[in-house]
Amino acid sequence: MSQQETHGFQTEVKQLLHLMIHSLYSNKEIFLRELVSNAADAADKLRYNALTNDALYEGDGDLRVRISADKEKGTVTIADNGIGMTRDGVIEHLGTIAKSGTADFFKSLSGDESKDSQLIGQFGVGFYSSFIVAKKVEVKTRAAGHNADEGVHWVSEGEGEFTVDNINIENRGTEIILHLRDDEKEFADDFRLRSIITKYSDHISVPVEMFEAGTPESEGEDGEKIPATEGSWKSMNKATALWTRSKSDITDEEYNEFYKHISNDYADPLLKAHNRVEGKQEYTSLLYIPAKAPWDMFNRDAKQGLKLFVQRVFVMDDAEQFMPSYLRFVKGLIDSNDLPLNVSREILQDNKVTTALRSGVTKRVLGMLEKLAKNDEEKYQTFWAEFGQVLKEGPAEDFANREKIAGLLRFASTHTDSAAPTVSLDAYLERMKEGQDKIYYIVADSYEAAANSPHIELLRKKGIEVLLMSERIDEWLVNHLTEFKEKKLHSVTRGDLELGELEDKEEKEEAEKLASESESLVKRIKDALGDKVSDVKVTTRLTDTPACVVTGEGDMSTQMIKLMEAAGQTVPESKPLFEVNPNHPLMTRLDTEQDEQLFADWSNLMLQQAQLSEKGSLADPSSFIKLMNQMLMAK
Ligand SMILES: Nc1ncnc2c1ncn2[C@@H]1O[C@H](COP(=O)(O)OP(=O)(O)OP(=O)(O)O)[C@@H](O)[C@H]1O
Repeated sequence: MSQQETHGFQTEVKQLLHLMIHSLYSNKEIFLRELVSNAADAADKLRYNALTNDALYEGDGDLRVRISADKEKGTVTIADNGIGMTRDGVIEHLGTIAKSGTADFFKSLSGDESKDSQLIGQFGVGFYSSFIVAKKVEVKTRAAGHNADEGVHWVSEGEGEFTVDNINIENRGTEIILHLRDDEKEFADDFRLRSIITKYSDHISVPVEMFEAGTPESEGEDGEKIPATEGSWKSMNKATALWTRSKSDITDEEYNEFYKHISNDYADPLLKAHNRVEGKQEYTSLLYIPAKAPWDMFNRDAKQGLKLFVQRVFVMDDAEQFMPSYLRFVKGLIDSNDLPLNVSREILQDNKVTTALRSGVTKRVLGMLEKLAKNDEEKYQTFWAEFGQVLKEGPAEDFANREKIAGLLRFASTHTDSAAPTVSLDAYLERMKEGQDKIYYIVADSYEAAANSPHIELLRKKGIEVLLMSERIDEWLVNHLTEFKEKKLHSVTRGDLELGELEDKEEKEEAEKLASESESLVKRIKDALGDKVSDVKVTTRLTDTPACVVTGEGDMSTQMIKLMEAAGQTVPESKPLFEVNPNHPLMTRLDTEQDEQLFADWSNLMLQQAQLSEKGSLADPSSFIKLMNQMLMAK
């Protein structure tokens, strides 16, 4: 009895199909890569499941993918004898997109086809890429270990819905039949298919086969009979796991194709590292750094981690235990000889081998980045632009490698006076002035706010470099990265500037003199401001600005307060330290103000100005404006 049902595609699938057909036309042949990739994955999954249940092989353990075409009918068929799918599996997998954040991804598309096609490439279109060339797609599949009458027939024309029906299928596995669009019939050409498959399948670890026709009996040159040969399936690829081959035998193209197979990316990777490790732990790792950040790098539920193999058998995707979160952009695989084949995610969690492997591959990635930074600064900059923000999570997450990670960071700085983050901490150390024992930095809302901050006036004048930080993650970073190569990182908006030996004797004496001369002014301001400030001091850092606020040594920095407020947390109230610059004409004028009410108004105005400049906003902007207007109108 027919059990035909019609289902609608998930909204995102409809969007994907529409976009894909319109934007991937210049890269049509990728459908073969996707389908062969899925077929190879299905073989991997079967092999893994059969470890504990040999019966799944149903007497046929020679896993392979077969590709054939029928020119007359205009069809291409990709058939595997892998794990197959049940009816529920088919409905679940071939009608929805399981990636989290998919809806947001579609919202972020611009409508500009060329831009969107790049994004779609990163997103990975998978099975749905069939519709780039096919006007109708049929899937016939039967899951391993199920009866022949549990086969499923899925059909769709890619326009909003698909049908599923039950059919009889003798052999387990999946067959995908593409009915090519009239203008895509070239893909049913044997020669064309062969050339694409050779290109896309060399790295695949199961044989990808095409049928080679037999030859009829013929006569040789000397009249002898050459017997007829039968046609047979011939493997088009080497069909050995790429990472088990020796590096010198693997071409860049093969490495790149393999990357695309495991990453969903259509572009070549930026870097790769392939290593076999022997000794206490035996494993092979093949790691790649993509050229572009994935669309879901900041999506907390996004899948991350490496593909895990144990003794060449695929065990799981997205084994996140092998890569720290700040390196979540790394793609690749690890093949261990020491883990048990039946390893589960739970076992991986808490396992000595995992810890050793994780530490090994982490070092490998950091080493690879160090090498790139040293040898090719320009390429390193492209890496930094894509992944710098994520790497900045490193010092907080990975204490042991903190210094190594710190060496990889890049910042904007007063030395280059450009927003481009090109300055490393090592370069900063090299440029340090004699007697300087701190790395000065400022964190602000934007590069401009940092570069123009009054807090760095004096340092600028003295030619002391200040790192200008303005990414959201920066405050978090400097909270965990307090020193580099024994030099402390010091915020210029916090406590004392602590110039140490950078201040010469004369300057010190002058500062002390100024402070003592200004004692009465400072006291008057303090009285006028009352409990709005924690203290008032003569500044150690201003030259062109009348006043600024700084954060007390033990207090939370302005940027941290902002981060916490943005996250909806209540922040303990802390009062600013108000620093005044008695040399500034406004302060000189204030000093001579006899009217105490006016003096208090001026002091309040200065304080609010300083707070505005530090925080970019005020708790009560209207009363600030009112006060300012009142002062402007005063004669
Ligand atoms: N040949 C096949 N055999 C068995 N299952 C398959 C096959 N092709 C697809 N599937 C199932 O359909 C799912 C969806 O495939 P699709 O190619 O769309 O995405 P994916 O492979 O999961 O993800 P991605 O393409 O992003 O790696 C697969 O995860 C798998 O469960």
